[in-house]
Amino acid sequence: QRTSPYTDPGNGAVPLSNSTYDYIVVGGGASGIITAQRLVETGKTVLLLERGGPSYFFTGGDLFVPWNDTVTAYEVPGIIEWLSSFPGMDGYCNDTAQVAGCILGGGTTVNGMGFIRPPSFDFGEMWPQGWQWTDVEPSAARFYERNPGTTSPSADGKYYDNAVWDVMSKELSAVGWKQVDTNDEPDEKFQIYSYPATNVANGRRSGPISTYLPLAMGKENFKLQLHTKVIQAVRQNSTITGVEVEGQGQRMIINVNQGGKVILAAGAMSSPRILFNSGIGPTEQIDIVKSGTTQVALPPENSWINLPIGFVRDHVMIELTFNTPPKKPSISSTKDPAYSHTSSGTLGITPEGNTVFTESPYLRTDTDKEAMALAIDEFLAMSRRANSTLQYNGPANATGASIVASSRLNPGVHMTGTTIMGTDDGTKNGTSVVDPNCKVYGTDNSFVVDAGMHADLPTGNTQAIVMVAAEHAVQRIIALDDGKTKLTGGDSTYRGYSRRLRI
Ligand SMILES: Cc1cc2nc3c(=O)[nH]c(=O)nc-3n(C[C@H](O)[C@H](O)[C@H](O)COP(=O)(O)OP(=O)(O)OC[C@H]3O[C@@H](n4cnc5c(N)ncnc54)[C@H](O)[C@@H]3O)c2cc1C
Repeated sequence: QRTSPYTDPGNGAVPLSNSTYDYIVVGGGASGIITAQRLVETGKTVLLLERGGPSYFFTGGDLFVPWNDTVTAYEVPGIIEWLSSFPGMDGYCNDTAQVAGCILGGGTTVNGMGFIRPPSFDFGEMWPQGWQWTDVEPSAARFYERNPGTTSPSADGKYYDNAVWDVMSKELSAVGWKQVDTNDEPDEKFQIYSYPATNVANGRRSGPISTYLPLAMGKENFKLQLHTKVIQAVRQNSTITGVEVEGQGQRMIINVNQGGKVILAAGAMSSPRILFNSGIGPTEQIDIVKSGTTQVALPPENSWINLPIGFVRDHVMIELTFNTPPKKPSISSTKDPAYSHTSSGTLGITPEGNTVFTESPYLRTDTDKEAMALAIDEFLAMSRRANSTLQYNGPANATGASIVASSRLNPGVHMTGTTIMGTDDGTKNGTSVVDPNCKVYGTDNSFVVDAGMHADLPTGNTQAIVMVAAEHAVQRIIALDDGKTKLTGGDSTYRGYSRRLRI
């Protein structure tokens, strides 16, 4: 046993693991699995720590469907509508500001499987140099080669339960919208419709568990440790020496080798907690940890790193229901027309260690409200045409603006930006938490590779862009170590205007 540099006050010494690693990746979700697998390819030793348990059958998951004991509920695409209430379900986090997956695969194990390839312009001016589409495109190609997604998910190529498509494709086409395949033409975004692209392969939920993890499993330089929650990065000033973990009620410290790196991939709702617990973030949040009940032993106050962690964006959805008389059932169409480009909120931590929205990110600005209202107006106009088969299930005189004003705002569950990337160093009064190599400002060797580091909210759902970005990020991190590829980023030409102005 050895004591941590700042031993838990109440608990005495925290035992030290005998094993050390070149890379410790925290979180076996969308980004973490891809990051870990690519690092394994370098031959260095990699530990992937996941707080949740196994999920898909081949990983040891046993949440079986009633009719088959080699298939889990997570893997059956048709179960998605009631997955959250599936008996025995424990795949969701219980301590995050917004719903997230806390199980091997993270969000990709519990999400709606919508797979929207990012258009080239999603890597636009908000992203720094090194992250423009021309830079990212090869990484995207590598990812799609393994994990393409599909607009034709059934094994026999047929479409089933197609009522919504049958009605809506006619309606949309009648008002001039164009049918495309969003998987083939991701840049087509204006007045288009597509068979829904999903992350399904061979009739089952796909994702990095099946497209990346098997390539690392069994390799001598790779270890996956489940049921292990990382509490904090242990550090001496700016150098991270390892991580403190909790598993089966016990805490332990696992160190990185000399020159090793800790990569946080715990998701936009959880990586901030690990950083707050490591004495990194706004002082106000670290103070909450200090006086809280989680028994986290913070580093000495004079080595706290003040960073603007907690900016957060998400899409917002307003549900519009249309009937299709004389036939029922009605069509319930959830609309996410607003890019939510200008709305943002803030994320913090409670004394009990839960992440919370200290300011809601949803539809905060007049610009976003107007964008949402305009999009709803377009749908209302479509349904009010003489030949339309749609009937809006609400007041006859409803307008986009009146619906926006009176509707419940549903989260997109596409949270990004809590550890946002940029060139304006947050320790020097800038707004960014990680640099273009995903390194946390003020530290030598801690990184964030997950939805939190995204410099912008994408135009579509997040999982595809999150995995494309993870592919890109890990190459940049590898380049820092092998010295072969010179991938620099972040020069002064980046037009990184202050995000603070947009809150
Ligand atoms: C219910 C739901 C529905 C969604 N639907 C869609 C959809 O249809 N289409 C789409 O594109 N996107 C969807 N998303 C969003 C998408 O899944 C996420 O954007 C994506 O998974 C984020 O990836 P990530 O790598 O940032 O984090 P995650 O995938 O969340 O992975 C984080 C991982 O870290 C682990 N972890 C957290 N804290 C710790 C810790 N302290 N120690 C160790 N491990 C830790 C978690 O258990 C998890 O496995 C949905 C998300 C949810 C939750």
